[in-house]
Amino acid sequence: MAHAYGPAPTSDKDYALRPLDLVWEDGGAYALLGPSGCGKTTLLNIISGLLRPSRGQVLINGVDVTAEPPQERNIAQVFQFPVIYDTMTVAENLAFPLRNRGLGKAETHARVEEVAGLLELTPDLKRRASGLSADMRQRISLGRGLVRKDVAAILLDEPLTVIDPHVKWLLRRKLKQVHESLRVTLVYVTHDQVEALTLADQVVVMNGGRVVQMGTPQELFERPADTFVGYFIGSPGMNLLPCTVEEGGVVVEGQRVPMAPEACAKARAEGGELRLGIRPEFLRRVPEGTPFAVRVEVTQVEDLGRHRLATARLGTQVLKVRLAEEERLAAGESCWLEFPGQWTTLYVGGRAVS
Ligand SMILES: Nc1ncnc2c1ncn2[C@@H]1O[C@H](COP(=O)(O)OP(=O)(O)OP(=O)(O)O)[C@@H](O)[C@H]1O
Repeated sequence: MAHAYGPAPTSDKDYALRPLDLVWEDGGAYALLGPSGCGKTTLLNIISGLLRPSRGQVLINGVDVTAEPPQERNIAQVFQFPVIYDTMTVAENLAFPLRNRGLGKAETHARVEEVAGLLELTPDLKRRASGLSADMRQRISLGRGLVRKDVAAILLDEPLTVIDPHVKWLLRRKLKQVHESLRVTLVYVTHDQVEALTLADQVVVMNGGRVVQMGTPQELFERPADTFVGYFIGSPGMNLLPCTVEEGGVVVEGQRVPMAPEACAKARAEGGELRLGIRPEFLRRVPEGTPFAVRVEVTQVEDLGRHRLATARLGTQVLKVRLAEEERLAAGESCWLEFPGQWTTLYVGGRAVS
């Protein structure tokens, strides 16, 4: 499937969404994560049916729904700005999708009570919706998606943007609990990595209309398949050092770092810009003289509460290194670092080869 907004796309850049082929498992919690303009909303709107892809198909439970409008797709949507009926009570708002489908009174009542309980809306069920806080309105909006037993997925487009920062994390936790207890499929659009990594079991990282990697938060952290994932995820992101490949390893600023021979061979065969990637968390400080250790000059040490972050210079390049709280190291000193093979990745043209 792919999508171009213009009528006659000729090159890659004409596509808001480059060709992709993804499988979304029933009951999963997915986040679409990426910077502004990368195509997240376009992809979400294609899943919901608000937008028809210019190429390819959308299947839900094996049925081709490409031509079906949103109301025929058994999906619920939660937008950045909650759509709530102010003249109705909270309970009436929650019951609305069920009334629409002609569900009986007793069953409607039971579902509304259940969902209100999950979202901590029970004490407010009889209140009119006008004048409620943004986070309550968003909980109602989410509740309207959850009351229906037949929804195949709930699609959420940056639902926490208008929520106060101090209640954001509460709502995020609530959403996670709801997902764990109901196991309804969630597809959640965000540009915030913390939101994506805490909510989703699978994160779809997008950049420039492309899905660069889909994986668990752990996979994205430990095995970024692309340099974009390396620096976009993590705080700070991965160190990505220009390097060359020589017999038996990689060379950064004249210093040799061991690398699997297959990765080196692949890098040579593919050709392209080479980078050595390692996260600040995985660089290990070792005693002078340790084989393959690299000497760096520390230029800054920041105290970040539970740990410290050193900025160090390796020749002309700059590295970030996470230090344990008790590790003594100050600006102006030098130290020796090891690149553990397990956490060191070679990238060619932005893609991992090791
Ligand atoms: N209706 C449209 N017509 C033409 N181009 C569009 C339209 N909607 C989006 N685009 C373009 O498609 C690309 C992807 O946009 P999209 O809204 O999907 O990105 P996004 O990742 O959701 O960004 P944001 O977080 O800013 O909403 C952008 O380059 C955007 O300018």
